[in-house]
Order: sequence, then structure tokens, then C-alpha cells
Amino acid sequence: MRPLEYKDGALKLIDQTKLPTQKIYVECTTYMEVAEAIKNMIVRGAPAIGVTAAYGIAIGAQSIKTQSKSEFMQNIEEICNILRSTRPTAVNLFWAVDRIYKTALSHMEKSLDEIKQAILNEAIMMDSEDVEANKAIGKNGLSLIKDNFTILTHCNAGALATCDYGTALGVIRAAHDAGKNINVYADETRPYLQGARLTAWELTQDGIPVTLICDNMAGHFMKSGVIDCVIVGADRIAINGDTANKIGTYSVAVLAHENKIPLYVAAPLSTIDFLTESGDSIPIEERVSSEVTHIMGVQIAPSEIKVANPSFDVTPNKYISAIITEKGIIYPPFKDNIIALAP
Ligand SMILES: CSC[C@@H](O)[C@@H](O)C(=O)COP(=O)(O)O
Repeated sequence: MRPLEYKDGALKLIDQTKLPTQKIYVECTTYMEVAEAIKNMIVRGAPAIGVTAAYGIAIGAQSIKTQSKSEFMQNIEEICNILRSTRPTAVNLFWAVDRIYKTALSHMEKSLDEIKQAILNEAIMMDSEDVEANKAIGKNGLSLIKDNFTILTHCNAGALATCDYGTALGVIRAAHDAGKNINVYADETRPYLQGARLTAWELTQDGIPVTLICDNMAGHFMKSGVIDCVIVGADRIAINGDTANKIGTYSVAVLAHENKIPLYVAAPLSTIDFLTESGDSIPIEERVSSEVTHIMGVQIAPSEIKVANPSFDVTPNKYISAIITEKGIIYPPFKDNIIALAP
């Protein structure tokens, strides 16, 4: 299940704001439309945002008319900055934009048409690398999932949040495909309900047993012995292992620790921010208040109410049992083991 597909100058995205009641596609033929799609969460999830931005630059590059290479690069820089400004927390976005920008720079001796093609080729490569990485994450995580496990997950770190297969849901998919009898508990994930709308839908589509719960039920099911482990995705992992992920992940992690349940973060290396020492310096996106005051367009709070809506929180490394990557499982001490993987 791919949330994005590039073909002939257009990027087709599943509109994730409409799932699960409607499966419709949005087609972006300009980089501004791509930027809007990221900002408005038509496409979301750290790896998917990164690759979408890469295609956005490729689409933008095609429309640049100048024959001057320095003007071309100025335009590329502007496009990169617009895409960078769409969402602040997922580091995959910045990683992808930087990688595309460097690709353009490294082809400067070629013709403009060739540079444009090199940018598109790089975006296509990042797309397929992400799918490969997720499959490797799934395979690497298999040893942590025993038969008859019930796994709690938060938000959507599935195929929809990546180019296919998923990270946290990649491990779950791999365990299911390997014939393990597993059950998933999906937190609904207020305010934007990625768990209820996307994870529940995605797993149901694949025939993986899933039970939807409200966020405030997670502790109850952990304490009652129902949950064997927690697997979540990540938007940015600092060098010391502190992990930013969807708001509510921190609460889940503290509850898991209290109940002696392992919590695993599943993420590709593109989610590790090798320039950030700890979670304290990870920027946290504040989103619109209507995500809290409304559910699917229906008002549930007084009109004038003051609202706070941080979209992510940071889970300190002490609550994380391991980080599952495409290069293998990283165990504590995270700092040494993460630095060893630096590109
Ligand atoms: C593989 S996706 C990991 C994270 O990006 C995911 O858990 C998450 O927090 C997504 O947030 P979103 O605001 O929906 O983009």
C-alpha cells in the first residue's frame, strides 16, 4: 500500500485526511502543491514526508526555465526552503531536502536537463531505498516478537507513513508474514486520530488482528497483562537515543516502563539526527487548535476555549529498550551505538 506514486511529472498522494471513510487521491503537479500537501497532512509520517519533499523538488526543478546554472540553483534553494518550512519535527524532511540539494550541486558540470534528471533519479532512489529499509527493519525486529504477542502501537508508523510497508507496522507485518500469531492494540491517537483512522484501517486491510483503544486505556491494558511489548515509530532520534514521536508516546513509554513492558522504536537511519545531542533540542511542532476543538469537523469544545496542541513529545532514552533500524537493533548505551552508525 503506497501512499505516494510519481509518474510523468505528477505526484499522486492518498489523501490521508479522508481515510478511512474515503480513499481518494490528490495529484500534485507543482512544488507548491506538494508543500501544501505536506503542511495539510494529506501526506504525513516522517519517511513519507521526506520522500514527498524530494519529489516536490524534482517537480519544481522541471518547471525552472532559466538557462543560467547559478539562477537555477537559486531557484532550487528557494524551493528547498519552502519545503523545509512545511513541518519542523520530522528530520527525514530536512535529510531528504539536503540530499537532493547536494545531488544538484554534485552534477553542476552537466547540462541543466541532466541536472533535472539527476534530481528526479535521486528522489526515485530514495523512494525505493525507504521501502527496502522498512523491509529490513521488519526482518531485524522479528527476533523481538514472540508467538502470541499482543503489541501496542501509537499513531501510524505504517505503510501510509512511509513509501510502503512501514516501520513499527513493518515489524508487525514481518511477524505476521512469518506466521507468528500476533494481536495489535492501536491507540486512537488524539488529536488527529492517526491510530483510529490510519493504523486501524491499514492493519484491517492486511488482515492483521487489531483492537482499537482510546489513548487513556493503554495503562489499563498494560497493567492487566494484555500487552507484551510496545512498538512505535519516530520523527527524530537524537544521538543519545531520546526520541520525538507523536504526542502521547512519552505517556505510553512511562506506562510501559512502570509495567516492565519493553518499548521499541522502529525507524530508518534517516530518522536519526546526528547533529542533535539530546531530545531537549528537538523542535516540537504546534498545530492548529481546531485539531483539539473539533473531531472530523464536529465542534466538541466551547468556541473561545484556549488550546495547546503540541504535535510531538520526546521520550527520554531511559524508557526505550531498543531502536530497530535497517542496519540492525541498537541497544543501550545508545550514544556510543548510534554514533557508530553515523554516515
Ligand atoms: C514511520 S512514521 C513515524 C512517525 O512519523 C509517526 O509515528 C508520527 O508521529 C507521525 O506524525 P504525523 O503528525 O502524522 O506526521
